[in-house]
Amino acid sequence: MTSPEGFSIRRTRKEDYEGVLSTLKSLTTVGTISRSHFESIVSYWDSIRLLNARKQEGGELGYKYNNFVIVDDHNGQVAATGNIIIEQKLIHECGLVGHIEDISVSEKYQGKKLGKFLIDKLTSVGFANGCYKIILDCDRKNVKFYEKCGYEEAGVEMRIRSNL
Ligand SMILES: CC(=O)SCCNC(=O)CCNC(=O)[C@H](O)C(C)(C)COP(=O)(O)OP(=O)(O)OC[C@H]1O[C@@H](n2cnc3c(N)ncnc32)[C@H](O)[C@@H]1OP(=O)(O)O
Repeated sequence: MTSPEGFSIRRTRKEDYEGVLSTLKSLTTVGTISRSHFESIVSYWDSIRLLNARKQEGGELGYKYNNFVIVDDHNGQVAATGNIIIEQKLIHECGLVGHIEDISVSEKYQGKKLGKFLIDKLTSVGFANGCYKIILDCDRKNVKFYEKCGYEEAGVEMRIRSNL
């Protein structure tokens, strides 16, 4: 998979603190997160390996948390970010399911095919790690976007929110 001209994609690093937090503002309220808290979460994401991760799976494979950034090579800015979390199940012969979460393209970079590139990348990471399916929740307004990324509507989202 080749990156769009002038952009690169990689796992999120501690140095992406400002870029990731400002990019996520296109998605929702982020709140106040200190640099050290962000860095400890990145370390946590990097520390949790899949149960059956093989030693030879270096690089991008073998992680439960797969938060990626797309970076603008011209100025080093984070243009997009998103995660695929890989769940170890018992059903389907101890299968793996990928959950795509927190997809966000910075406003100034929207409409340049970066969102699709990010979803294609996260999807390929999920399948390369052995997921038998990949799922996500989204607003109705984003259904067409995900259909263009090869996803189809399935099931109904239910939720309950904490009162705290
Ligand atoms: C699981 C989750 O996290 S859901 C949350 C998704 N995130 C958000 O809603 C945050 C705010 N929005 C964004 O970050 C972005 O606009 C995204 C992620 C929805 C789309 O990313 P972009 O980079 O702008 O889209 P991209 O340029 O890759 O579009 C790919 C195709 O989808 C289409 N598309 C993109 N968004 C939409 C939309 N909302 N409705 C219909 N079509 C769309 C584009 O027109 C393009 O079509 P084409 O290939 O025929 O030209």
